[in-house]
Amino acid sequence: MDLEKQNAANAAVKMILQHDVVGLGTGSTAYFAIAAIADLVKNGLKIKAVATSKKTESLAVSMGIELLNIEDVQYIDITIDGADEFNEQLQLIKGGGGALFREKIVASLSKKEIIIADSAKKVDQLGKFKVPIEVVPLASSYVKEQLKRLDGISELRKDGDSLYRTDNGNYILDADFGLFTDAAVLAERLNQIEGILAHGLFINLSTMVIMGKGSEVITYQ
Ligand SMILES: O=C(CO)[C@H](O)[C@H](O)COP(=O)(O)O
Repeated sequence: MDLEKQNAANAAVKMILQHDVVGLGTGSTAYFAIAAIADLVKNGLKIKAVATSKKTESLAVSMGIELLNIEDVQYIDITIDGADEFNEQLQLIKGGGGALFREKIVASLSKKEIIIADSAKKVDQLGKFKVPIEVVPLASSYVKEQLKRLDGISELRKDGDSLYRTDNGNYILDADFGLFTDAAVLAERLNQIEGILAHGLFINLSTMVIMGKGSEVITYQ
């Protein structure tokens, strides 16, 4: 799987142009892209980057990639990020690494949102991977109840013996809706629930998925 991730990452970084503002994703697949971008920077590529998490921020700095504050950025030319599941309509589940809110803002700012993935991430129907939902802590019981009304069984994500906290200090509810046929409808319903900062359904945000499969690379757009 690492070879598939690496191949997808290598194909994606070829799309970066000189002086681009580049969004850097979070996770083990995005890691390969960040490392490849750092190599290009060492060899003369001039870019500025925006990170999708504190973890990616530290990684980028340690690799010598210049970062911009997300609040100072009006647009991003290209973002390369991973996903937990994707389908051929380029709908995604993201947030396995807990960075979904910033990933969504970065994706929304991006002219090109390139998702890189190994072949295990491709599904016909989304929903085997539980949908991560970032909730403001005081709203977590309320949101859990609202999710039940949508046939979603959710659990607060743990970090050892404690509750997991996002970079924004919030909780994550991982919600099992079973396989769903209409991700856009579910995303719209989640958008209506007070207390949810962001959910991991990315609809109409990705412009291309590059998937490694064996030694091949397959592109969906
Ligand atoms: O959404 C994410 C982090 O919040 C990641 O992109 C997603 O979890 C995929 O991670 P990996 O590449 O490690 O499988």
